[in-house]
Amino acid sequence: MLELNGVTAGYGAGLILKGVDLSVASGEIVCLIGPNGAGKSTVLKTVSGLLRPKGGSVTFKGESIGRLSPKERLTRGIVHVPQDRSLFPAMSVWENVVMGAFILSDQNLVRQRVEEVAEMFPIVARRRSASAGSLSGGEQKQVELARSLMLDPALILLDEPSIGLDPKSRTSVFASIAALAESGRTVLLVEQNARSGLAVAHRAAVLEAGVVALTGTGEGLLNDPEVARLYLGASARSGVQQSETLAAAI
Ligand SMILES: Nc1ncnc2c1ncn2[C@@H]1O[C@H](COP(=O)(O)OP(=O)(O)OP(=O)(O)O)[C@@H](O)[C@H]1O
Repeated sequence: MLELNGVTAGYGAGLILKGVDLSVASGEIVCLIGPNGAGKSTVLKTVSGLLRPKGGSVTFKGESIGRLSPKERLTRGIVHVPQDRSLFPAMSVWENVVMGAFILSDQNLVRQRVEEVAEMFPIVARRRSASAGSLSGGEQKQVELARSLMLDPALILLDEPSIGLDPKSRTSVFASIAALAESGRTVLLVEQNARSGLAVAHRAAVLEAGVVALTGTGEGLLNDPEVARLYLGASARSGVQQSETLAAAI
């Protein structure tokens, strides 16, 4: 579905991405991990169009999209959920979710979508009239995820969805990410909480200094001693211990 080949990008004269190769197949959750400043968020920006690549190619469903605007990419089914809180705090939960369909003119379709989204994210109906700013961080993240579905996207780019959340909210967010994939979406996830990110991912990649240094299955990287040492804060486990790690991480 998504293919990055030799992508270079940066914010000024220098390059942050120095030739990123990455592929994401339809229906997959792919998690990008790596040290601070490696360029993980920058990869997402080159896919959603917030940043134009300087070189290489970004291909989505066979079409080269590297020069398209963010809106053009949105209409093709790519939605970006940024790291920072992005709800309009004074607006209601329901209004925030409806805002996710701002490019749709068919109001019947918008109503139908918001009802569907509220079924998947019950908080949208339960707290529909509450101002978004009055929700906890975890609840706001659920509403952001709900809003991201309003255009029925094929590919959801999630930038550190668990950042700043307590363990219970983190668990809910990762369960929602798994549910997104089960509902047929494709997810490219950036996650500092590498253990949980890898546990929920079908495949994963380690980004170091602007290049993909390692790829594998989520489970494979969770069990990789070097990844464990650098990113999981513990040694790799095996056998029964590994299964326990996966269960605990989710
Ligand atoms: N808008 C910007 N203008 C200039 N430099 C930027 C901008 N955004 C990011 N950078 C720089 O690009 C580099 C990579 O940033 P990026 O956010 O992609 O890394 P990251 O791997 O997602 O890091 P983290 O895990 O800390 O979020 C950093 O050195 C950062 O300071």
